[in-house]
Amino acid sequence: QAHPAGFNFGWGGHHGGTTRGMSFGLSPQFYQFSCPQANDIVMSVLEKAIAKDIRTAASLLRLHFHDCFVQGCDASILLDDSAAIASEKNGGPNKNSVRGFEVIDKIKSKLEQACPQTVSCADIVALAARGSTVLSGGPNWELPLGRRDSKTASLRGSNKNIPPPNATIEGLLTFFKRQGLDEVDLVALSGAHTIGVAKCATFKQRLYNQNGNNQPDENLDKSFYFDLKTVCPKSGGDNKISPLDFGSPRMFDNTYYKLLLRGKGLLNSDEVLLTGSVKETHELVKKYAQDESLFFEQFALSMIKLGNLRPLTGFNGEVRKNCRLVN
Ligand code: HEM
Ligand SMILES: [Ca+2]
Ligand SMILES: [Ca+2]
Repeated sequence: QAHPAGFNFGWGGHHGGTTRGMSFGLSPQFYQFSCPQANDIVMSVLEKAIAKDIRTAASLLRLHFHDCFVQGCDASILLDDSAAIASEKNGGPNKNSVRGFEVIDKIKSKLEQACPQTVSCADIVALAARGSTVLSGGPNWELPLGRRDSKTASLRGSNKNIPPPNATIEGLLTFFKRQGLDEVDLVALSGAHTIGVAKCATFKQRLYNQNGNNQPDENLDKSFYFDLKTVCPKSGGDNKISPLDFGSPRMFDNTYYKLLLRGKGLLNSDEVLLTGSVKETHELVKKYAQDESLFFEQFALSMIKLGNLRPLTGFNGEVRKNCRLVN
């Protein structure tokens, strides 16, 4: 289908505007007429998938982040390897780590039955991230829609643009600012670590050799440190997992920030929000630890910003029939 599915675009093509000059924005009503049941279908698949495996909620939330930080929110992360595509799934931050592709496939196939070639894979990923947040007890928000799917992927981008778990606060801010996100977005979006897990390999350095001196990170709470060593030995065990928020690993709440204040954040990238050299992020951690509704409000705002990163709209990109393949 040649035309974008939405209705409320200043559809200004007849007034001599170029595609580039036209105002194809995202809009929460994008599928209002073309597929009004889109979100209901997403939610019903999510409910079943999350009931079967609670971690699915966390994995889908992370999938949206890893999509949007590489070429924007265009479902580039969903493309499999092929002659023309070097899949982002093989990027360092994604390989054996990013999950949830089968759930996206399931949603896509139901949507193709209900509204053929209408709902993009990029919008499905965004809807799944919001739905996962809501079903975990987190905030809801009006989600702008109308993203289209890329015909390309960037393996290089997936290796270059996604911050590593041992990043310093300056490093994290550099990665976020490159995407147009700021300190407030960094601290609020890191709150996604209120659900889900991380592998031993991603926090091992903190336990055994934080500064190249064979010593643990001195900011780690001692009893938490001893607990982590039992899951994550100095040698081996790289794939063993530990919750990012052991206080309430399945619940989207502000416990993540409360644990940070007690030296019980799992990743270095979590810890440095409170103890790094940027004062502003310390204050934000304290605020969100104290006031869950303030965290929820800011998380929703920052998720909208994340979801608006360089979308393909209008006649750019396509609506894939199969999220793993270009049409
Ligand atoms: C600030 C920089 C960030 C870093 C360095 C980071 C790093 C990581 C790492 C290393 C893991 C564990 C992966 C594994 O062991 O396989 C993880 C998991 C996770 N991340 Fe982040 N992350 C960041 C920001 C975010 C953002 C912005 C979101 C979403 C808005 C997010 C959502 C998640 C979730 C939900 C999980 C758990 C996934 C699961 O259980 O499958 N992270 N993150
Ligand atoms: Ca992308
Ligand atoms: Ca939690």
